[in-house]
Amino acid sequence: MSVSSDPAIRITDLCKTYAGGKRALDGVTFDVPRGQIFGLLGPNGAGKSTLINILAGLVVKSGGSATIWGFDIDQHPRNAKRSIGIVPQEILFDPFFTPKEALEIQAGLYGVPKAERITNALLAAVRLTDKADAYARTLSGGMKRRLLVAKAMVHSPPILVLDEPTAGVDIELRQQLWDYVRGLNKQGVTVVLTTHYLEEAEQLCDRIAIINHGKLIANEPTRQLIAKAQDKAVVVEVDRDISGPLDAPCFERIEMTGPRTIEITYRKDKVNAGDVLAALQKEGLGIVDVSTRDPDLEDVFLSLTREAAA
Ligand SMILES: Nc1ncnc2c1ncn2[C@@H]1O[C@H](COP(=O)(O)OP(=O)(O)OP(=O)(O)O)[C@@H](O)[C@H]1O
Repeated sequence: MSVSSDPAIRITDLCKTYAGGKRALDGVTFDVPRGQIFGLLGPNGAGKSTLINILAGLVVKSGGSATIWGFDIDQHPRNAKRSIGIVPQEILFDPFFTPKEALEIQAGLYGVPKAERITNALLAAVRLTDKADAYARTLSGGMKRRLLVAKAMVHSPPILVLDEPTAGVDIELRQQLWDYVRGLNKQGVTVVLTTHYLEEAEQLCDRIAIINHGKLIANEPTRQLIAKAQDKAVVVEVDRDISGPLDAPCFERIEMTGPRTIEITYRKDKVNAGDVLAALQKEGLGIVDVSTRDPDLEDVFLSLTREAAA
């Protein structure tokens, strides 16, 4: 049985090898604490969708275990499934159903009694009330996404999982979607999302796990993860056009952002901005302007995935 001290999701030594030998998950272990917005990040092909599809019961794992709201997905698949709502990456719809019908059918599939259905409230929450009776094929891409979120919530699950929910969605809609998701989270719904938008994860997530090549390489509160980043960048404007390549041992990465501007990344645990500027002056360049940039999640992500690949 589910007890309140159980994590929302517990994943233990989860493995998946697809037919053909591709090892998509290689012993992944982590908990999603209750009540959080949890980000699952990773480069393309890292194994995120595989993991979510195992939780959804769409992919059969090769090893390990997973519990959802305290229910083991093998031993209590029905209870596990009822505890989670999943918004898939792909938009899949029967074009001849209206949003209202789609939600009613979905509620029926979950065995939600008619009197307990929340179809109208869901339509209002995702701002589709005026489209309640329109055919799904007449909805815009953004409206379809919102309908998918509503479909995932018909059985009022305590956990909502969104797999790349904002890929190809414009900024305004993303903002609306996140407002809704934040609102659900305030009401106590645990949210798990996968995203490529690191900035989004940074703003939304309490905690972030990163997987790369099927392995977990980070799992920490967002702030702690960002604080760990050792890369820092300095943007320098110099007094002449830079013709040849520049290099110095204290440069971690260097990128020309204009004919006279350079962004140099350095390891703040090894050198400081003064060392970087001195190296430029040694090359005969005069410094006109300097600004520094603190590490963000993208830096953490890059350095962790680089380390994991090394
Ligand atoms: N049905 C399948 N058969 C064989 N290999 C698969 C199958 N599904 C996924 N893979 C492979 O498993 C690996 C992990 O894929 P997965 O879709 O889980 O990654 P992802 O992190 O979700 O990537 P993306 O962000 O691109 O969706 C990839 O190398 C992928 O090609």
